[in-house]
Amino acid sequence: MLRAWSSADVRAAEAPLLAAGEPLMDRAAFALHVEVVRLLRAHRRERRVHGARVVVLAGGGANGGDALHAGALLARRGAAVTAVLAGERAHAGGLAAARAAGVRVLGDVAVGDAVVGDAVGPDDEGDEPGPLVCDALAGADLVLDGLVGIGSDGSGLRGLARALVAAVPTGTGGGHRPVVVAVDVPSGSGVDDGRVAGDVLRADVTVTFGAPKPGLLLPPASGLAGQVVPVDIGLTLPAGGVAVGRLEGADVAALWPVPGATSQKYARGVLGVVCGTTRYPGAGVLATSAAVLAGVGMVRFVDERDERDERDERDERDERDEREDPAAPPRPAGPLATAVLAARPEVVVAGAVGDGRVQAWAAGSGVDPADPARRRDVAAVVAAARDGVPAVLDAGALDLVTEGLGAHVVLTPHAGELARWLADRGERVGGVPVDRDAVEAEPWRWARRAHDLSGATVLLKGATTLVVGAGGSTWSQADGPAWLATAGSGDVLAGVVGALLAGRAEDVVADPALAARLAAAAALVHGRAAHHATPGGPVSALAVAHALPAVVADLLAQDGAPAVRDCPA
Ligand SMILES: NC(=O)C1=CN([C@@H]2O[C@H](COP(=O)(O)OP(=O)(O)OC[C@H]3O[C@@H](n4cnc5c(N)ncnc54)[C@H](O)[C@@H]3O)[C@@H](O)[C@H]2O)[C@@H](O)CC1
Ligand SMILES: Nc1ncnc2c1ncn2[C@@H]1O[C@H](COP(=O)(O)OP(=O)(O)O)[C@@H](O)[C@H]1O
Ligand SMILES: [K+]
Repeated sequence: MLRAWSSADVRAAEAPLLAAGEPLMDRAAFALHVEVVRLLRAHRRERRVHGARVVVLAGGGANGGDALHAGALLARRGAAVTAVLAGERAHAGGLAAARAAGVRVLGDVAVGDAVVGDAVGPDDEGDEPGPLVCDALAGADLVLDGLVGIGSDGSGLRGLARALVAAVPTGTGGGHRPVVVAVDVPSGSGVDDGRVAGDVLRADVTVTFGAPKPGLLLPPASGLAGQVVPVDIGLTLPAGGVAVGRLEGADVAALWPVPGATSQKYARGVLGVVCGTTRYPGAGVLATSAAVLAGVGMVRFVDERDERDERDERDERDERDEREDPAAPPRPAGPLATAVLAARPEVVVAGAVGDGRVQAWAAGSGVDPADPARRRDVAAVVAAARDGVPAVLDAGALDLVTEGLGAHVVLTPHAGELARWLADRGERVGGVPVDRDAVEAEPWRWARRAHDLSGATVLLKGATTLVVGAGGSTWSQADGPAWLATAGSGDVLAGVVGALLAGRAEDVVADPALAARLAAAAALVHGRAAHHATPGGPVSALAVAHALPAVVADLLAQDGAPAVRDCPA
């Protein structure tokens, strides 16, 4: 599991060690230079550090200090290192080490009484990098972004730092682009909230010290961090202080409900499904297929009834009442259930919500809010969820969700659906109703707001899927390829979440915070199933569902889990 702690927690953990004189910056810089060495060897044709051209962008704080010390170590290994000082001051120790190691220093920074280096910008040009800086960047094999770390307030880079970021070649049009390594965090990104205000240098790798910071896991900033390499510098972080987590394979294996020798299908969990309509049966097929293939004990699929069906049922019930005959004849499957059965013959069809017991519900995928009969079924599921039955509510169920649900209920909106839901409840930003752009700019903020308003666990879908559950516990999963953005893949995710809620229903009722971990686990498996179905290429939603058994089997095998174990529920 990857865990991110807030910058305040990291600073608090650093403080006693710094006071005791522990060489934290030396540890950070050494690990940073080791990662740079690895990258230079991997990316340079010459496969070595000697002769590599490295540019260190150094701000005036300790983040710049880390970068300068790492630059010094690289220079001592034969790299041609240029440091560009972007702050009004420079980290004295880092600068001294860099100069002693032969790093070329460019900057107008006063250190003590002295002005060091060359002018960054041409005279009177303010914050423009000068030709020496631009030449160094144009020829760089690798750029170290040490402009600002956890000292940033996330409101965007200022001054020369901003201009330097804009001057790094981006490789557009097939041109040269250096490898970019962010020091601790991509400079200027929202360290604690994942916001991105203004230009931030996109990193290939972020080497982060003590612990990952939340912004490395939270979109949109997480999309600029590249691969996150945490470095242990000896901090002891507070056990309960995790701000954001990311599940890995072993965590998911430990959460997955696995049948034991004495398990039977009912005890393993029955999932009731109210997804799809006669007009749009696909969502019914996909959600049901996913639940079955994710390993649920049984699916009870609620068929769609129109008003004529309901009239016939009423008449038939009245006739039975007159005859005092309690046994209802089995009703033939309608067109929707027929389509679902054709894909998944193992499904049991129910005539209505409440016909037969279930441990959890999945409802709303592929249900049109304008369809009155199907909406009644969805409303019945929402009522059951309100009464304490674990449920995943998707798409056409979301607008029936009001406040006062518990975290045992998982909502699965995408950004547009979440924006609509929030706007309908009067949520505004900058004086206007929350829209999709606002949610995409601050997804964590709005997912938390939806959790606060509804009480439910909120799984916000996207390239990175965020899950906010009981107590605001947050999970960030980025496991799927962009190919997963395909019609129907959300229906598959709803089926997987439903399967997990059904399989661990008793545990979820006892501890609703578990629902967020299960939802995050579902997102991981869903993403991996897309990779597995077509490595590197297009994937259909049904193919994602069909890949689920193999992905789950792989996870359980890697966990070293026994082939059979008792179901935790
Ligand atoms: N204290 C230590 O010994 C350690 C610190 N560490 C490093 O220290 C960093 C934190 O250092 P600091 O607290 O000095 O803060 P930073 O270095 O992150 O930021 C402060 C500097 O950035 C400038 N700055 C702030 N906002 C800016 C903006 N919007 N645009 C342009 N410049 C801006 C400030 O003027 C100041 O010069 C961590 O991120 C980490 O890299 C690590 O080396 C671990 C040990
Ligand atoms: N760029 C992306 N990269 C990876 N996964 C994505 C990306 N965009 C969307 N997804 C995932 O694809 C799924 C799309 O779901 P959704 O928007 O509900 O589609 P539909 O309604 O067609 O089923 C979600 O699981 C989401 O997290
Ligand atoms: K940085």
